[in-house]
Amino acid sequence: MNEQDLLLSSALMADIDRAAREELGIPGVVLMENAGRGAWEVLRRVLQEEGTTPAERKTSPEGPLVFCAGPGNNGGDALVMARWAFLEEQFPLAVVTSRAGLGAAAEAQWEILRRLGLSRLVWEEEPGAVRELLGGARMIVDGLSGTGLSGALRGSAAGLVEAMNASGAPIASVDLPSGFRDDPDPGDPRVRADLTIVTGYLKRSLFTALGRPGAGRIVQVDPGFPPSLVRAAVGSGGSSPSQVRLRNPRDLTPRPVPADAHKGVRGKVGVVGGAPGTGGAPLLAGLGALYGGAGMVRVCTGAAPGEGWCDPSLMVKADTRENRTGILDWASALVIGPGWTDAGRDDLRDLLGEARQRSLPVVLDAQALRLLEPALVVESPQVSGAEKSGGEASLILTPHPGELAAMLGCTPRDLACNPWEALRKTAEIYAAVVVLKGSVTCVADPDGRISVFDGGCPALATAGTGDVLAGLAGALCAAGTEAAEAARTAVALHLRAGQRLASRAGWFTARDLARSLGEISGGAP
Ligand SMILES: NC(=O)C1=CN([C@@H]2O[C@H](COP(=O)(O)OP(=O)(O)OC[C@H]3O[C@@H](n4cnc5c(N)ncnc54)[C@H](O)[C@@H]3O)[C@@H](O)[C@H]2O)[C@@H](O)CC1
Ligand SMILES: [K+]
Repeated sequence: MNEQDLLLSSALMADIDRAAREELGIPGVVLMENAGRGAWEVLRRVLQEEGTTPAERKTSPEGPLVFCAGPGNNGGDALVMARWAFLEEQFPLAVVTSRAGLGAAAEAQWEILRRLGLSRLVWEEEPGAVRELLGGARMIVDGLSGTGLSGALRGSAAGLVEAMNASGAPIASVDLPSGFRDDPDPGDPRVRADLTIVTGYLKRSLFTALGRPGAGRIVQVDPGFPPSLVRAAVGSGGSSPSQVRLRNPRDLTPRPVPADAHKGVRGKVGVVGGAPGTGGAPLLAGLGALYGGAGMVRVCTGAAPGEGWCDPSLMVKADTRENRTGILDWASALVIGPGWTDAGRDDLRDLLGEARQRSLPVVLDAQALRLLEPALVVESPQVSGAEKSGGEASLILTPHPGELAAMLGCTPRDLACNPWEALRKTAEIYAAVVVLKGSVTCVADPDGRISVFDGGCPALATAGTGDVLAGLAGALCAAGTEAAEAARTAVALHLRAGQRLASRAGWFTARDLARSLGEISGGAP
């Protein structure tokens, strides 16, 4: 499937589904058959070839596959899966529906199963029997709702979701874990899946901080949507502005460094940050820059001499006016903010203004983000110049959800539910590349495109790893990589370094991470 890395809203996916049927004349039953059969093949592989269930849930190897079908086409997909499972004659299976009955398309699928000799349980009529069935399932297939859900799941479907989650059996959701929607509320009833078999394009709600933990492993199948439809829909904006794409961290690598490079060619990174008690942060940013490939790193720190000292390769100076000017004149990229707890808005205004007068790419992190306001960027001469010439932004912001929420006057919870518009807006307001850090990390360009990096690595959730990321982004900018590409590459390398180190060493510290980064960035085998 082409364009399979695009992340769409459910609303846009539903538009494409409609256009495939109504404009191109592809019968819905054909799409449903393709989707259901493809999804069954994925599930069979999971059940048999890999010999594992998707998660460490209690599974009953001899138990049935229990297909829970809602009234819409999502239920229809699940019933097509049930038919293909039935035809293989080696899986005991059961079907659960609700009293409200099935819509026409799902009903047609159920009718085939009925004639094949299957019976079904109705949730509202026999809740005890359904709970027992779910508890003894080898796998539950969740087809209660997909892109057609409007509002939070209501009524008896919410109760069935609760029973599925409580069963302890592994759950494979069709298209979306039921209950997922574009604008969710954290309290919504929703299935917690171990495997999500997406029919067609990936949905954005799977890759939010709220959604991702409940989606499990994500696999895509292609029901046969022509890619021209999705291109037209995304190109026209449709009901979901801005392009959001899933990126594979392995596709992003730093620029090769020529064999005869000297340390000046590899880039000079200046870091300004630190205060008494938070002296480690700017040094970790410095290490991130060094292990990310920078030739030289200078740190201007407000911390006490020697505080947080971690590597003699770093050139560390006190944060005085003279040293700030020195670093501005020397560096090829600047990182401002790690541990900068004593700084005020004037400090940031002056530094940012001077850096941008010198056309230095700037990474703002941590305390610098707390001090940032749009006027500081808009006043800055380089931004207006870049805007006039249509040039690239050379400002990178690296907030975590708390920092971005404070910048926007919303809550981290809002961002966890639906970060897309907030990210796009922030990138536009600040004419900056915005990196929203988390178990899923998103990088927004000022032009509205968003790159998403999946692959949560809990070991990365430790003090100082964000400082290392900021330093790394600075190093890539200092080596001449354009800001958006530098930010995306930094996120990719950082994630890969964390995953590699976690697989070898388990938990680690930010300093260990910087070293692992050196292996990944420097191309060690
Ligand atoms: N053309 C097709 O037949 C295709 C359908 N597909 C599947 O179809 C799904 C979309 O199907 P639909 O648009 O029929 O809708 P869904 O099956 O996603 O779910 C909506 C159904 O749930 C009910 N519902 C809506 N809001 C509710 C609420 N708040 N509480 C309780 N019940 C609610 C409605 O009765 C509706 O029928 C996709 O997610 C995908 O699984 C895809 O597989 C591709 C092809
Ligand atoms: K579902």
